[in-house]
Amino acid sequence: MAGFLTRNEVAVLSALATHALLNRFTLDRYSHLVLLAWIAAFGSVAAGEWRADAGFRKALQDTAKIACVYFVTLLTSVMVYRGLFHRLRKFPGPFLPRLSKWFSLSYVIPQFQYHKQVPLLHKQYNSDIVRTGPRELSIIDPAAIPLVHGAQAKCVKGVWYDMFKHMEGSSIHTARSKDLHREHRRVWDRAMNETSLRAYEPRVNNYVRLLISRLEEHENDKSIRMSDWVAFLAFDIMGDVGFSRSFGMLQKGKMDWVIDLLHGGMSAMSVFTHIPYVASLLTRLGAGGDVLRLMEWAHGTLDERKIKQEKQGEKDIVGHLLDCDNKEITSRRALNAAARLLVVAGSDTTSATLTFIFLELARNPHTQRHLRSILPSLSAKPHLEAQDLTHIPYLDAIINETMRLHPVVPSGVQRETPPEGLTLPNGTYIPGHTQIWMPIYAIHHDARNFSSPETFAPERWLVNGTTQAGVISATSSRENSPFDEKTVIVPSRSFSRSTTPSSTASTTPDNFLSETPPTDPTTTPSNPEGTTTYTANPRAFMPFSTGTYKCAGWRLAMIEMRCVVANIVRRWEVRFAVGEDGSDIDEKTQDCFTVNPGKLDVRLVPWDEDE
Ligand code: HEM
Repeated sequence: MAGFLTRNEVAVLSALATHALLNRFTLDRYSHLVLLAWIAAFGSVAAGEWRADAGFRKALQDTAKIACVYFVTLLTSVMVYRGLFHRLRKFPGPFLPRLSKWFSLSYVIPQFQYHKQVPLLHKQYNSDIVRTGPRELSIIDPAAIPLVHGAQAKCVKGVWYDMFKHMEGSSIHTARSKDLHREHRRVWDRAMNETSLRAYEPRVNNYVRLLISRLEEHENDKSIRMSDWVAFLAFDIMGDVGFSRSFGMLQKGKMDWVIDLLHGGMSAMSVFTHIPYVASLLTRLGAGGDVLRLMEWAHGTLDERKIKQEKQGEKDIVGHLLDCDNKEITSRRALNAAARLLVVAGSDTTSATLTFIFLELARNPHTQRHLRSILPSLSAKPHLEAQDLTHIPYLDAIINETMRLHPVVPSGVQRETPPEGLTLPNGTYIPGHTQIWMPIYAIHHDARNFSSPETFAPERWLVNGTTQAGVISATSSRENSPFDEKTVIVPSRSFSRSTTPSSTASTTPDNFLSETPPTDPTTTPSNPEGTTTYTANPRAFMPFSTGTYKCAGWRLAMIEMRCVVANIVRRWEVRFAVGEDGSDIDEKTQDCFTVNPGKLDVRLVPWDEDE
């Protein structure tokens, strides 16, 4: 009996020691080692029992009892600590997720729309900071953005980025060390600077031309799956600009198998985002065959690319990476990760945003008509090229407003506070090693940042009351927006409309944290004529993220999107196909880190010459 108790005591003490260890070190990347340690420990206990006369069955029973004591103690200790004594205990939030991120899955499954749940949590707890996991906070106060994301911020990328590191090494996207990221970024900045972009532009122009001619062939179709066509375009461009290899999808009118493979695993990301150590463990145990097939594909593509002679003066993105002399960046694994990043980060994001743009245009015919009226006529220039479209504020306003309503990384990106913690401008102290998400969708849909946040109102991005005077643009080279603190946005009167919103796209309530109208100096109240003006706080706008880790490809994305939207809207009015009203996208867009927007079917109706 005394021996049995002793074993129990040892089990209890070991459990407490394990908890202390798990608390002290971030072991997400090493979940397989924790599992192995358990197997080895309990295997040894069973072997010891067996050798000490018990017989096989008894040895198993005794080991199971000890394991029970160990795991019950460990779980109890973890739960009590997380629930009552954790360094984040003072922050409000739902009870169960503070015990384990597994409980967050109830907000994810079955709809995979976590981004729409987060604003509701902030509203429910009436707080800009909500604890959404044991060591995780969601923060929607834009004043915190510079401290969490800004160029001088001390936060680093969070544990989320380690999920697949054992398989692929570090790309610019998954490099958590600031030094390594800086090295990656130097190369990417070269690959995406003005000179490089000018070299890519003819390729973009050619693919947009091809898209238009393929759509002309379908002009009389009653239904065109626009979400597919813009995906074909985005992937073809990225194949060419990335590694001088088109996927040929616009020609074939069909998704390449690689893209199908890529999309196949997307829903899983909605889940693993919350429990990254499980993804790490499962892929080490041999799951994730799709990732391995993708890696094989990337190896093949890169080998082809290396053999191919670069055409003079026409460098692609991988060419820039190959030219770099840092072995960590040019290693086979790192290049492989970069090749897959190019396809995911460069294509899926752009194609999803284009899908959302055409959704909003179909909902807002007056926006299309106005855009068409300010673009050069078809007879003046049959095809508008990238350089024709750099100064059309209303076009950028449409793109911005779409990215505001439908950010393609809707739950934001994870950052970890420095060991000494972080004090927010409002004085709130966030302890060290806290995982922070600043949810982009929630911030973009907060009435304190954007008046009538559910309304599609491109005019909120226009300054000085005219569409031509300039636009608040995501394309600024400034860290977060082109505006300084004192900029006052004066939306155009000519675009003011009746107070009934024309598009209410989401289930998120307007003004979800506060019923009081915004008082920020960047906002303007309703005007006396009974029409509403729409306002924006540009500091809260971050569809491309911001700061050190801001999207490296945002300029390229803007070039692509401007070209596609302008050339389509000049030719056709985009209308919903019969049976389509956009609700499929509202209801089924999945938050899989990047979004999976589902399908959009439209009709392309040539404009009446007189219109
Ligand atoms: C509408 C289109 C796009 C949107 C909304 C978008 C958005 C984003 C966001 C939010 C991030 C931050 C991710 C994170 O920190 O985890 C990011 C990073 C990145 N994006 Fe984009 N992106 C777009 C297009 C592109 C394109 C065309 C490329 C070209 C290859 C690209 C390449 C990258 C890269 C390399 C990073 C990692 C940057 C770093 O960590 O320093 N993106 N993007």
